Amino acid sequence: MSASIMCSDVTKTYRSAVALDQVSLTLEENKIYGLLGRNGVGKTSLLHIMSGQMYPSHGDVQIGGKPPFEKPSVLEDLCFVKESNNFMKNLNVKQIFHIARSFYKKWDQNYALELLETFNLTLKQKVKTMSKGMESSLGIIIGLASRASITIFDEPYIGMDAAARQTFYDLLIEDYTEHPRTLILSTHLIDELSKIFEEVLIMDQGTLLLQEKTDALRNTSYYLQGPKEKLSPFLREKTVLHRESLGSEETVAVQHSLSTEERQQMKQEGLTVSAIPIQKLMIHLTSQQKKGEAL
Ligand SMILES: Nc1ncnc2c1ncn2[C@@H]1O[C@H](COP(=O)(O)OP(=O)(O)OP(=O)(O)O)[C@@H](O)[C@H]1O
Repeated sequence: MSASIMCSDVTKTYRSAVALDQVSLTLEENKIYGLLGRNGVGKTSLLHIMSGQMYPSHGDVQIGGKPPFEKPSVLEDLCFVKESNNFMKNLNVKQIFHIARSFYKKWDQNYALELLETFNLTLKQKVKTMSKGMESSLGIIIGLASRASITIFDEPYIGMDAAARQTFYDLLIEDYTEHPRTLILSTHLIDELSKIFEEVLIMDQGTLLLQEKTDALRNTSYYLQGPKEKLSPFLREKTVLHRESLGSEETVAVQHSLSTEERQQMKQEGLTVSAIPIQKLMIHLTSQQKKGEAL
């Protein structure tokens, strides 16, 4: 199966509520995508639809050029780790591994056992005796050891402490390097994960606001800081996402590439230029956007 995903004009309505409004996108295989957006903007709905687990109300979805719905050949090579309730509470880890082994065609049992040790879990442990963080770790183990060509993590780390989350990120990169696959992570912990994403998708109110390579995003969005009157000429023809004043000083978030000359001119004027962290950029982008200097 080619692990590319295509959504064309995907709309999802729940009764009268529009959760997704004509979303079109293409995800190439063997890349790491970050799906970002505020609460309730449609991320989980989109992930369910693009993985063939839920039909859209309108629009078309294809995995590897074919509709994914109710196709065992797609499902056995696709792993979806949800925020919670991934497992029946009465099962123990051994039973869950057994099911995973029979379900996922690329399941790696030795790797799963290795990960179990890393996350301090045992085969005998029942899901109902696990803390939230332990259950999340188990979800992550299944996601990684499935080695599925498309692996989706939808906020998979609830209850995990910072150290355990870091272990997850390190393992993800390490295993992806050895076994490339299409990874999609929906997350609110953007700054923790932004280094990992090759491409970022930002959603707002049921629509896809932006899909961009993370490096390109970093090269086209900046904070400019300095005295208001000195900043002002540099803001013409640039998209201003946000501005904050402190006395005569101003910090302005702009979305625009900067030429070397422009950077030098800014430096001469005593202005500072710094990168906008992706999390901040998402917040600015999903707030009201304004264009040009007249703000
Ligand atoms: N089963 C459902 N029935 C009715 N409305 C739903 C259902 N599932 C989702 N919605 C609504 O659809 C919209 C999108 O929800 P969705 O869960 O896809 O967003 P999300 O971006 O994943 O949110 P979060 O970040 O909070 O998890 C929300 O307004 C939500 O209330």
